[in-house]
Parts: sequence; structure tokens; C-alpha cells
Amino acid sequence: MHKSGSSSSLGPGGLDLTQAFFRPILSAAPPSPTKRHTKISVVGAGNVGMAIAQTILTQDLADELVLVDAKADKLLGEMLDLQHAAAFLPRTKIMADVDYAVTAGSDLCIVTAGARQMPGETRLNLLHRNVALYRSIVPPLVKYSPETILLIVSNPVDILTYVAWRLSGFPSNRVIGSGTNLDSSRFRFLIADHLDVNAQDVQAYIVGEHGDSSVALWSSISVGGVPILSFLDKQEIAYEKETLENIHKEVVDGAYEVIRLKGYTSWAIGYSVANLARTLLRDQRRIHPVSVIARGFYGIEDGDVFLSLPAQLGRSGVLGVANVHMNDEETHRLKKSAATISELTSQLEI
Ligand SMILES: NC(=O)C1=CN([C@@H]2O[C@H](COP(=O)(O)OP(=O)(O)OC[C@H]3O[C@@H](n4cnc5c(N)ncnc54)[C@H](O)[C@@H]3O)[C@@H](O)[C@H]2O)C=CC1
Ligand SMILES: CC(=O)C(=O)O
Repeated sequence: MHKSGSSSSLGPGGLDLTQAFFRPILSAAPPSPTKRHTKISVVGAGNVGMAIAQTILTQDLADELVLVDAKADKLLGEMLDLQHAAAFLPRTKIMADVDYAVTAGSDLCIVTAGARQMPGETRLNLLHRNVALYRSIVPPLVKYSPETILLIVSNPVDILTYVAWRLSGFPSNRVIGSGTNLDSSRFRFLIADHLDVNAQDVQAYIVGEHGDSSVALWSSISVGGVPILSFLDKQEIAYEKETLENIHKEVVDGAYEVIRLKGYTSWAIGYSVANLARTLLRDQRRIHPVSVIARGFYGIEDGDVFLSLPAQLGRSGVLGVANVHMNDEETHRLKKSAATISELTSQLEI
């Protein structure tokens, strides 16, 4: 099966309909493309893959969007359903196939395939099932797109980013996990809700594991450029540490709650990953908390552990890690989070 979204320009009897509708303008030079052609592949056409695909389409981030999944009928159905929205969307060629050849020449490959959590189950529980899948997913992506950036989403995302890095043989700047970009959005939403401000004016990071051992960086939070905790201290406005802990707990519990209620999470991760795709492919050089190789940063000395740090991203992938202020407690928690991931990573044979 190799299905494509392009319609043929040949009418009945081989008539070229393009020529019939449009007469070419007389021009000495052939028209030159105005922007670089961008191809994004999404592996896994489940809840998460499709939320990402639809956000990429509505935000006009790709010229070609490819879907790959193991289930041929589901894949074809999803492709047709998106193609049928063509009249309402920016022009994008949508293709789908179970064969990875369709992904050839991708600028960005986003991997969402894999088992997901059942209500109450942790992300780390999915590890062995999803490592097995990655052995059949990463090598063909690399074969067909040796220059691509791999953006890993399946859980446990930090360890699978390490697995993808090892299986791909890519330099570490081209293998990124969506990490706590999503947790940080949940965090910003909750802070904004408490203060009744716009979440886009809240600068706040969650770092470490995308999961239970994540770390909230309270000491560097600012709203509209005002550093919140030092402002409260200076104004002698009392706040309870417990209130802060509860907000972080709400972030950690957020995914469990959505999974309990609707069975899976999808919309927020769709926006989170589209946001990363924009920064990477449009070379925006923005800083995102995403899963990167962490050794050497913030006192982390554990092996080849991947976890989220505030990283600057651009067209070549990870450009660097920002030196955000952390107090001693935050640094300690980050190192503990690294140890949790490192222990599991070191048990894998890749
Ligand atoms: N990093 C993050 O922030 C988030 C990660 N996730 C993770 O994303 C993953 C996907 O979640 P959902 O889309 O809800 O699950 P889903 O069950 O709806 O979709 C998974 C898809 O993977 C496909 N698949 C399975 N094996 C495959 C293979 N070998 N090759 C190609 N496709 C294959 C399945 O056919 C299915 O369509 C899970 O691991 C979940 O935990 C979910 C939300 C947020
Ligand atoms: C499922 C998951 O990892 C999330 O929504 O955060």
C-alpha cells in the first residue's frame, strides 16, 4: 500500500488538465521555489500521532506529511479523513503507508508508536514493550532519512529517546524527546490560573523525567518578567511551600487524571509537539524543556542519561542547554530524577 494525497493532473485519454485550466505565463526563467520544502513523518497513527498530525496541518508546518502505522486499514482511514479536509487547510501533501519507504527524505520524524498507559499505570511500566517496538521502527527511519531529526514521544519518553539515539547512531543533537515541554505547559496553565494571567506570560520550567520524578523550577519562575518568589519575599507576602508542592503534584497527576477520565491524553501533546516542530524546522532558536543527553549539565554525571533540560533548539536540532538558575533543593531533585532514569537505562541491552 502506498497511498498519496496528490491528485493526477491527467484527465481521460491522457489530457493534461493542468494545461487545460492554466496557461503557463511566458517567462525566461523557470519559477523558483520561494521556501524550502519540508517533510514531516509521524510514526504511530493513534490518539497522539493523529493529534500531532492535525496540529501540524492546521499550523501549516509541512509541505508533506507522512503517516506510518502497523495497522493498514486504520492508517488509510486516518489519511483519507485528513485529506478530505483539504478545502479548509493550508496545502499539504498527505501520504500514508505501512512501508517506511514513504518516509524517505523526511526533515523530522516524530515517533508516537507504542503501548500507552492504562488508568493508574506509570509511564515506566511501558518500557520493555516499547523498546521492542523501537527496534523495528528506528532503523528503517534512519535508512530512509539519514539526515533527519528524530523527535521521540512514546513513553517512557526519556528512556526511549536514549534507545532511539543508540539504535540510530545519530549525533545526540539530532535525537530529542518531547520530555517536559508538555509538563511545563501544564505548570504554566496552573500558575496562570492561580494568578489570573495569560499562560504565555508565565515563564516556568518543569525539568527532569517526564513522569513522577519531574522537578518544578520554582526559583526561576517569572510572570511578565517579574521573578515571582523573590517579588513575594521582597513585598513580605507570605506563601505556603505546600501550595507550591500542590501545584507541582497537580502537574504530575495531570496525565493520570486525563487518562482516568478519557482513556488517553492527546490534544496537549499534539500542540506541544507541533510547537517543537515549528522551533526546529523554522530555526526559531527558542528554549524548550526537552529530553536531551544530560551528562555534564547541572552536576549530572550519570552515564548516557536523557532527561529534560531547558534546551535551545534550531534547524540542526539541539543547539545548547541554557544555564537556568536552580537552588540547591532543585539541583538535588534533578540529580535524583537522573538517577531514577539512569538505573533503568543501564539495565537495557541496546
Ligand atoms: N511524551 C508525552 O508527553 C506523551 C506520550 N504519550 C505516549 O505516546 C504513545 C502513543 O499513545 P496513543 O497514541 O494514545 O496510543 P494508541 O494506542 O492510540 O496509538 C499507538 C499506535 O501505535 C501503533 N503501533 C504499534 N506498534 C507499531 C509499530 N511497530 N509500528 C508502527 N505503529 C505501531 C498502533 O497501531 C497505534 O495506532 C504511548 O506510549 C503514550 O504513553 C502519550 C501522551 C503524551
Ligand atoms: C501520557 C503522558 O505522558 C502525558 O500526557 O503526559
